[in-house]
Amino acid sequence: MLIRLTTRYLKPYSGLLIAVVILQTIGTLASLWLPSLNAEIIDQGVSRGDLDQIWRTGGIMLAVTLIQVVCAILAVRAGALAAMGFGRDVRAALFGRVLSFSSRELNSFGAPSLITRNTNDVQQIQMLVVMTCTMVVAAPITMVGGVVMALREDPGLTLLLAVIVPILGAFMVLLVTRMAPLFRTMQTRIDTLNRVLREQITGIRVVRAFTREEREAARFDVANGELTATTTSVGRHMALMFPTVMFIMNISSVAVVWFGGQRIASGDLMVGQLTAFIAYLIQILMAVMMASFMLFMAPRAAVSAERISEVLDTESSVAPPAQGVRPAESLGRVEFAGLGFTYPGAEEPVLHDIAFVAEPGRTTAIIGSTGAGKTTLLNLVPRLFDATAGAVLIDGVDVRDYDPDALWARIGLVPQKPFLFSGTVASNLRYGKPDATDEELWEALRIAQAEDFVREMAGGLDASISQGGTNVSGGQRQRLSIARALVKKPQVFLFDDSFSALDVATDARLRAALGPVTHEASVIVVAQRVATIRNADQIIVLEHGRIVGIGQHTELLDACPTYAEIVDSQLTAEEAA
Ligand SMILES: Nc1ncnc2c1ncn2[C@@H]1O[C@H](COP(=O)(O)OP(=O)(O)OP(=O)(O)O)[C@@H](O)[C@H]1O
Repeated sequence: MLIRLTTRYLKPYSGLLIAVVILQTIGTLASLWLPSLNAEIIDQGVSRGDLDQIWRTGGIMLAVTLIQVVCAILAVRAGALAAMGFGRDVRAALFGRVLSFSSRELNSFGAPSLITRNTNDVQQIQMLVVMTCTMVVAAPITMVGGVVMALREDPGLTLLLAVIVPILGAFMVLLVTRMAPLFRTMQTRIDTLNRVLREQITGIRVVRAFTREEREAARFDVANGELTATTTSVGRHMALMFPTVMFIMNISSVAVVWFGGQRIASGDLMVGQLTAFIAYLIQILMAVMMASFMLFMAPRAAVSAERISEVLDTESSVAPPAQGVRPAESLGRVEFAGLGFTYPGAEEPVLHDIAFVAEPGRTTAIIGSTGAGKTTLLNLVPRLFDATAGAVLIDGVDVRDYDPDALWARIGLVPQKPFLFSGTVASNLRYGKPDATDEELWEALRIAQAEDFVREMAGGLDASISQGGTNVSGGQRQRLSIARALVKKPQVFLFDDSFSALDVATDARLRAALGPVTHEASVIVVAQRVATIRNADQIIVLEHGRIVGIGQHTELLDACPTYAEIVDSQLTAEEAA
């Protein structure tokens, strides 16, 4: 997964990666040369008092260092550019994929997990790419080159490396294998923490109203504690890593000085050569450590890559057709043809054999007890889900055959839970028609009975709206959301219980104002209140996902006991009031 993902998304940056390889090679070769030059200064310059040689070799060392520094800076820059670009592209791909998801996929991943995947998981791989760019060339060249240079200085001492490197390598591999499963747990626990936190922040008012702060704090503590435990465990392994590596390095240096000292005494080795040998030893061990460090980052990035690929490889269950239909003419006639729907994983269908037509210029109301399937029915029109039996047709074309943009352009949906984006009143109203004029916006607000309160808001159309529209009341949010659908001027209006937060008088005024603007569109209204729908041209009565009555108010009163019962219960309530 990791390799597939990185090769695919790093392809556009291959030029930068080649530059990294070249620069790293030059830089690493330069740093491998330095200890040897240093040895020459000590053995030939210092010991013989040859000042010229010291200046000459010192000058070469300075130039080599400069080359090494410049190469390192450029390599890190190129690597960072490639890694950041990679991160941006993966995030964009993930976001694009999530946008195409239907409610089914969104529910199955869950918003918090999708957010973690798009941020933290991408970052893990990005870090690995940065590390790889820094180390992938340098580590092997240093290891091989270091051994060659060390052999040049003293083949006998080089045998020590055959003992030290495997010890360090084995230790690092052991550590990495123990840490890999911890990383998997860590990503899931970050997901859980995000989920709990998000739920608590969104539901803070309910938490307060039910004085459940302590219980929620305890729930957060559990999630927080679990993440802390895993992270601490990772930290403990890391804490073990550095001192152990330093210990191995220092012991090795002592061994080299011990054996090297004896060889100097016997005249087989010079002081400068020993210094160079120690420098090579440290370079090699550092390379082994860095390579293992990469090994240790790789499992975490692999877990993240799996999580990202899972999203990227998930096909939306409402995939657009290969050749989407874009009919030139549009009337907005909506036909439900023998429609059935079962939620994923559910045993029973929530809609059975729904058949009726919503004609343009007419209002079709859907009423029924809660859980009867009204929202589900509306959601099948804009393909938030796809029907599992039968079809929804707009102007005779199955919604599944439409080009998605053409389909959505025809539909103005006002959801049951109206959602506004952070921005201004105007930016929210222009959501479906970016080029709408201010006059169009005011007209929509007038019809939606929102003109008065928007005029009173500081800034009017430019008044700010906070995320989710939490700085306006529930009823105001509903009206703004209705105005947003009106600005779009669609052929099919879907109002999902959109008048529920309005008082009876506002509800009546809004419906009266809607009449003239929706006379050419089909209007499908889901409502709980009989008063909202009693004048509809056609009322559909739903019960347990089945149509139990179709007709106008007076017809249904006689013909449909369920409808009569609903009317009866509401009238009694109103009369009682
Ligand atoms: N995402 C979902 N997954 C599984 N079942 C669901 C899902 N959404 C709704 N349901 C079930 O489908 C049935 C119909 O729900 P729906 O929201 O369509 O009812 P409704 O008539 O709009 O209710 P209300 O008037 O309360 O809004 C309910 O029994 C509900 O439990």
